[in-house]
Amino acid sequence: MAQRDARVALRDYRAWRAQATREGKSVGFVATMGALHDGHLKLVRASLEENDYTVVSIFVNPAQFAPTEDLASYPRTVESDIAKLASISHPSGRKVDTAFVPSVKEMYPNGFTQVVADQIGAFVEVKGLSHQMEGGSRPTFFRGVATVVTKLFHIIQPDRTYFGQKDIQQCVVLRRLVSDLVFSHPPSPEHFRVIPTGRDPKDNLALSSRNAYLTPDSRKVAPVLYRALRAGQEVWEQSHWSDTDKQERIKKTLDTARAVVLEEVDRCKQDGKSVDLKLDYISLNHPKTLENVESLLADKGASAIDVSQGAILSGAALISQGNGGKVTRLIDNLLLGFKL
Ligand SMILES: Nc1ncnc2c1ncn2[C@@H]1O[C@H](COP(=O)(O)OP(=O)(O)OP(=O)(O)O)[C@@H](O)[C@H]1O
Ligand SMILES: CC(C)(CO)[C@@H](O)C(=O)[O-]
Ligand code: BAL
Repeated sequence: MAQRDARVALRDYRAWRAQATREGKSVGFVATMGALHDGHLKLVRASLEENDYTVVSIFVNPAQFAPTEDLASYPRTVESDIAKLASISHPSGRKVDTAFVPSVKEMYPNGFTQVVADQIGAFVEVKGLSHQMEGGSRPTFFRGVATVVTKLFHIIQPDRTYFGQKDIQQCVVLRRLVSDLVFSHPPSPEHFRVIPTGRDPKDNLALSSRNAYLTPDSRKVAPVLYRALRAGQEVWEQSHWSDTDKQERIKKTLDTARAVVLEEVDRCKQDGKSVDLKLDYISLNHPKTLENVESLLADKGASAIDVSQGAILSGAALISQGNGGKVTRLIDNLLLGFKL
């Protein structure tokens, strides 16, 4: 990787970035929490394709973890991450130039607590897009993400930035962030790239750093979330639906997807392997406003719903094995009738 030490300090990074600007070179940026897998590497390759320079950050951001979540045990594999980054090259010969691996002190110079009520200082919130879907179960998550990504964008000053569709709500929140806040050097919304979800080719499980928590038995169960979303998608895409069937189309799509997971929940209970699967949610949301289509239907009726712009079908499930076994949060989504 690069001619310089992969892990640059903040001050050195700023000097390097100023030089890139003077040379008129573009900088692509991939933000990660490390434990890199092929999904991350898709983002890195997309950046290498489009930019003169590529920067990857590795930072397990405490602000996006609730005190009850897995901050302490989140996989940290910096040495092998850096080796993976060094092994990738674009046909043009471009390679990752910089791995930015800051400390918590560098990112939160005035200290930090995970308890939101006790926090003092500057935090960034993206209202209206952060409380549903993942935000329903992780109410302070997007505040933590928006805060750290604001800091990272200020530091890295990317021309383009690459995020994964797997975390689709994160993409919608951050696109809105760069559109609403007038940074001196933002990646503009047009330069905010969303890369399709990388999956395990054998069963379509979305790649995720937290898949490292899965046991062999729970790994076999995990692809159920994708299968459920696909079953819902098939219903949504049936050719017979007309505009007057909106209510039934929404209900049947959600019921079908939920039933696939719930059947697997029952199967797990019966098969004696002590894999515990729980459905957190399966949700249909507007692609831009993220309004919950089912709630809108209940509150305002079918006439309030416009499916012409498509919908996001997303879900989350929790899976563990054995008493006290580590819980893995699985998330996934499919785009119904629109492209990002
Ligand atoms: N399977 C994937 N395909 C494409 N991009 C992905 C995939 N998984 C993660 N990413 C993207 O990589 C970036 C960094 O994600 P992160 O480091 O949190 O990895 P992760 O695998 O999502 O981890 P976690 O298990 O914490 O959810 C994000 O933009 C995320 O959407
Ligand atoms: C964007 C991000 C790196 C912020 O910590 C994280 O939420 C992630 O990896 O998706
Ligand atoms: N990719 C999302 C990071 C998180 O779950 O904290």
